[in-house]
Amino acid sequence: MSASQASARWARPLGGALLAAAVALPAVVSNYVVDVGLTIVTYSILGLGLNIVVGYAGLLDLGYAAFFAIGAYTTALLETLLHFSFWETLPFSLAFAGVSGIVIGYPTLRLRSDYLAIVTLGFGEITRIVATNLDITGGPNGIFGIASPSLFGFEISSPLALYELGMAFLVLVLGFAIRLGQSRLGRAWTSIREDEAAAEAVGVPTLRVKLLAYVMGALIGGLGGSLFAARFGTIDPTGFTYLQSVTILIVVVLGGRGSIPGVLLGAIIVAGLPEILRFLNLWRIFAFAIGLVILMLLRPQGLWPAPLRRVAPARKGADADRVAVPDHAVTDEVLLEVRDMQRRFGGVLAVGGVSFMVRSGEIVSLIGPNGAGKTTVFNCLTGVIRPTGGQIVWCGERLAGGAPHRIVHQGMARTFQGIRLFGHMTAFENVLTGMDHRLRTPLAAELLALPSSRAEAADHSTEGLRWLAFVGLAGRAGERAADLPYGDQRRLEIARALASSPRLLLLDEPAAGMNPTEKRALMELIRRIRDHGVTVLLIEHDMMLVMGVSDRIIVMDHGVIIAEGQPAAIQADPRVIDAYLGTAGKDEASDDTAGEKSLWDS
Ligand SMILES: Nc1ncnc2c1ncn2[C@@H]1O[C@H](COP(=O)(O)OP(=O)(O)OP(=O)(O)O)[C@@H](O)[C@H]1O
Repeated sequence: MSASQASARWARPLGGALLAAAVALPAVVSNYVVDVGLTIVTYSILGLGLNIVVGYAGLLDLGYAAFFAIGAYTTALLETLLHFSFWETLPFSLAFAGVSGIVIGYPTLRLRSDYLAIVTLGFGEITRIVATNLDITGGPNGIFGIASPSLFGFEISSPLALYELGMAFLVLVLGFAIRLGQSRLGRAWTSIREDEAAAEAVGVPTLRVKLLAYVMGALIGGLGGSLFAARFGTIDPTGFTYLQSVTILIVVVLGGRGSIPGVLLGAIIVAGLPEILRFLNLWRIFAFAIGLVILMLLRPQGLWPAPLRRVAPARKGADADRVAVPDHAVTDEVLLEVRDMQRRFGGVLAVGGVSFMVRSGEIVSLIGPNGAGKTTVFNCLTGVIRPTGGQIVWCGERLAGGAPHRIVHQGMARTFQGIRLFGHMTAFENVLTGMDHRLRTPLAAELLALPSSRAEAADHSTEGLRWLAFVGLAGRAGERAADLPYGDQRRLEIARALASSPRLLLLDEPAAGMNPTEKRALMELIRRIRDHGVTVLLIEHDMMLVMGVSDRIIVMDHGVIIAEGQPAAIQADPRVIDAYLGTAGKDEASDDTAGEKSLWDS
């Protein structure tokens, strides 16, 4: 059993026991310890919020304290100026923090890691500077006289009462964060963290999903801010500096990104260790910093790393036969029509006016020497890049382009030339990620574990296992994708693409790196995929496979189509032999027949 599996097994009982002990803590300790406990609780809440952004979705946010500030100032202003009660301010804190998350996140989440880190750092600093300079926020002096919350006439102002309020908030946030992590959204976040382009290619709307991570994190940050304002009764901008954002980030990274028990442990250390080190007086913070460095050197993955996402078993008693893998009726319609497609990269004309059709139920191969432009055609078809000219007609309608996930939702899925699996997710979860956009129950129903959502999830699981069985991987559902042998990884990538229920599957060099036995199995799989109603467009260099499975072959060279026809005709076409063997200019009589033979046998 791996360390991460062991940690997953122990997380629940240990977490429950620790939580119960934490709730009971004030009964046995002094007010001072309770006060430190409340600081730990606040950092736990903030750490859980930032963990959604940094841990789950893998986005580096250096300005998280801004949401903490927005929550705190909203509560403080509404209480002191408009005499709202603490509870009445909470929806506003959440709303303002959430809206700020959308406003900042929407333009910035298109940026990649280091740029995003700089922009979020700027946002954090701007928020603090605005709070320092506005009159309404009290400038550098901040806001005083924030009333304590009260509940059923009882004032929550003693350390004990505030601590229990904080614990109640923490339990809520914990439940929310755990459910989010286990949901389809959690799976989508993990897929983005692993490989954003691959996530798009299996139907994950990456921008929206990243924005949701940012907004969920912002909501929790806002809640933490309100609690902070209620606790101290006074706030000022020094509580929301860049250092605060970094401290919350340390909670997450030290504990283990994406790990809920890790975040709680991180909060205990970050907020508790400086108190334990008080006897060192002036050297306390120095010793704390050294301690952090040592801990990170010893456990770079965090003190309690996130466990591997586990396979959810199908619902007990679910009728596996009732849930079939979806198939499509084969008609004689033209599924895909490419008209004069062009794509230029600077001075390179990678695709220079390509036109072809693919009919429903066909297996069509796109072949050609290296650099002919085949993958560029795939990338244009699947929305990874935009063609610089021409039209793509899909199921009779012009494909207007758009993000790759939209094209997947319209029924065109792909695999990649270099395998792009979500390596740290199980084989089963890789397949589920390809299916998630087909779920009909709303996310809220899944978070609340409503029966409708649970029934759909059970069918979803069964279908996922069936897709794995379809490619011969049913027995490896629970294995980490990165640990699978090479041939199995290729087949898993095909299963993940099939799981999105495409009408057309684009396979980019699926036989690359396979041994002859695996290639024969792949040929059989491609035929079964077609028999299942899925049309196949294949890029492949292995001519034995191409000639064995294709109904039709399109040959490209230097960005244009040089031949098109059935395998036998292509094998005899001198233009194709010339493109591959470079026999142009030679006397026909001296054609290298041995070279031709090895070309088609390879
Ligand atoms: N992003 C890019 N930027 C610049 N040039 C590119 C880019 N992508 C492809 N090209 C160029 O376009 C041409 C076609 O490349 P493409 O990858 O489509 O060929 P291919 O037929 O798929 O080759 P292979 O069989 O080796 O994969 C090549 O000259 C390549 O260098």
